[in-house]
Amino acid sequence: MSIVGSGYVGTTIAACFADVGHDVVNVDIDEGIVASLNDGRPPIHEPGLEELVAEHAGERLRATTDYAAVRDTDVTFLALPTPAEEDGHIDLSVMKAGARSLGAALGEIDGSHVVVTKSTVVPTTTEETIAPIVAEESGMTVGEDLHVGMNPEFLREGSAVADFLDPDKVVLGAGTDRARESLRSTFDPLVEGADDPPVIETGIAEAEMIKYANNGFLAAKISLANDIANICKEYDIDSEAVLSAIGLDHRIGSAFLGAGVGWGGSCFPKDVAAIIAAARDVGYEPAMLEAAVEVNDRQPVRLLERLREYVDPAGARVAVLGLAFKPGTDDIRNSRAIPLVEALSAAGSEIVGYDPVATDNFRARYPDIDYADSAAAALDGADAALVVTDWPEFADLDGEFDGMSTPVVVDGRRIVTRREGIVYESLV
Ligand SMILES: NC(=O)c1ccc[n+]([C@@H]2O[C@H](COP(=O)([O-])OP(=O)(O)OC[C@H]3O[C@@H](n4cnc5c(N)ncnc54)[C@H](O)[C@@H]3O)[C@@H](O)[C@H]2O)c1
Ligand SMILES: O=c1ccn([C@@H]2O[C@H](COP(=O)(O)OP(=O)(O)O[C@H]3O[C@H](CO)[C@@H](O)[C@H](O)[C@H]3O)[C@@H](O)[C@H]2O)c(=O)[nH]1
Repeated sequence: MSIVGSGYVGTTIAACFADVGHDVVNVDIDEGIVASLNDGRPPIHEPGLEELVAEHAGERLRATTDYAAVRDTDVTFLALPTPAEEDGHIDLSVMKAGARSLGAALGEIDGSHVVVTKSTVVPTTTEETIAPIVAEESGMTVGEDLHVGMNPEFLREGSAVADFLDPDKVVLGAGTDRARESLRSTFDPLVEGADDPPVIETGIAEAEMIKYANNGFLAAKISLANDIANICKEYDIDSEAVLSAIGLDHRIGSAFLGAGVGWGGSCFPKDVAAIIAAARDVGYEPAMLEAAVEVNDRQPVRLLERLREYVDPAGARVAVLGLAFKPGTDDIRNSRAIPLVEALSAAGSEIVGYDPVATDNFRARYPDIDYADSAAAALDGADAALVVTDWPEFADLDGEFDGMSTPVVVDGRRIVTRREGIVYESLV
């Protein structure tokens, strides 16, 4: 099989498919990524990935910048980025470029080929945008020698390998029997090896929509937890006690009820925005998803309001603890630290950021703020601390607060342990 795109998803699934016995070729335009994979080193950090790539590179797993490699395979997965445009709409430019290159390469084969969208794309994209481009460039005919499928991916950054090898479900969207058979045989060894996950065989647009429904629901679940937690805060009720109690109802479930400064990352913000924009295009105003975004946007604002109750940010030295969008990753895309740092800068604060692993990425985007190489160093001399990411090490902070100029701690993730000697305020 071939996999076009070797980022978080492409590399992870390539290594895992190789591990369950498939011959895999990764096609990426980035020569550095290709060289790294062929050297047996993954281009991204994910637990377990290094071992898999080291084991299979040069044997069942290889990488190339040359799309011609797809001709020796019978199925190609497209794992290319699908970012959001300024107005929220999905940006399909990379997908289209990949589809053109794939089609041009396929033009020279005699038999048939199956093209599967792995990327997150709004409903109808695979059949109405991707397939026609591949068909036009290759001269193939959809449903005859060109077969199309959609296989959404649910892995999380930080646990990508484990999530892919042991999924809650596998969704196989197919346009023809040939595409369905190909998807089945691709996933057979994985499904057999894992804990027998349910396999949902469905249409292509349904598969595309399942991905947005999944992410939209999870993002909205967090926002609803935040809405409830905000009410609790106004009543001085312990929101954790409330949310953990409702999570025990099996119809609600305890996952993704973590209230705080909100959701970020490379997926939730862009995917919720894209499905809202797509829904509006077809004449539907998705009020719940819009509210989920509104609540999410408000959480950092509320965190700063809490801060202002104790400290005037103008001229204050504020430590921002946690720059990654979630613990366990150096990814800062749509991190909640971004709106906070921008608002603090606008208010005239002197900002010092700390993160166990994401500092370099944050510095590349915000070179003008200070950075510390430990939480203790960030807190030293600070007038206030904002806790933005729930890194486990922040739960252990204690004597480090003694170095603060004024010990005001505003906790956006309810992770810091309250102690004598600090003014502790939680967001929720
Ligand atoms: N990151 C996640 O946790 C995650 C999880 C599930 C689904 N998704 C979805 O999967 C898709 C891919 O996301 P990602 O995070 O792996 O992206 P990424 O940005 O990490 O990787 C994309 C790769 O594509 C390569 N590329 C760009 N243009 C190319 C071209 N024309 N031909 C070949 N290669 C090209 C880039 O060099 C890069 O290596 C997106 O639609 C995303 O929404 C991501
Ligand atoms: O109870 C919670 C859980 C998460 N978050 C925040 O939500 C965001 C997303 O977290 P998570 O879902 O763990 O990370 P991602 O790696 O972005 O994974 C999501 O996005 C991927 C890309 O689409 C999907 O494949 C995954 O299933 C989906 O969980 C982060 O900012 C978290 O801090 C909370 O605020 N409260």
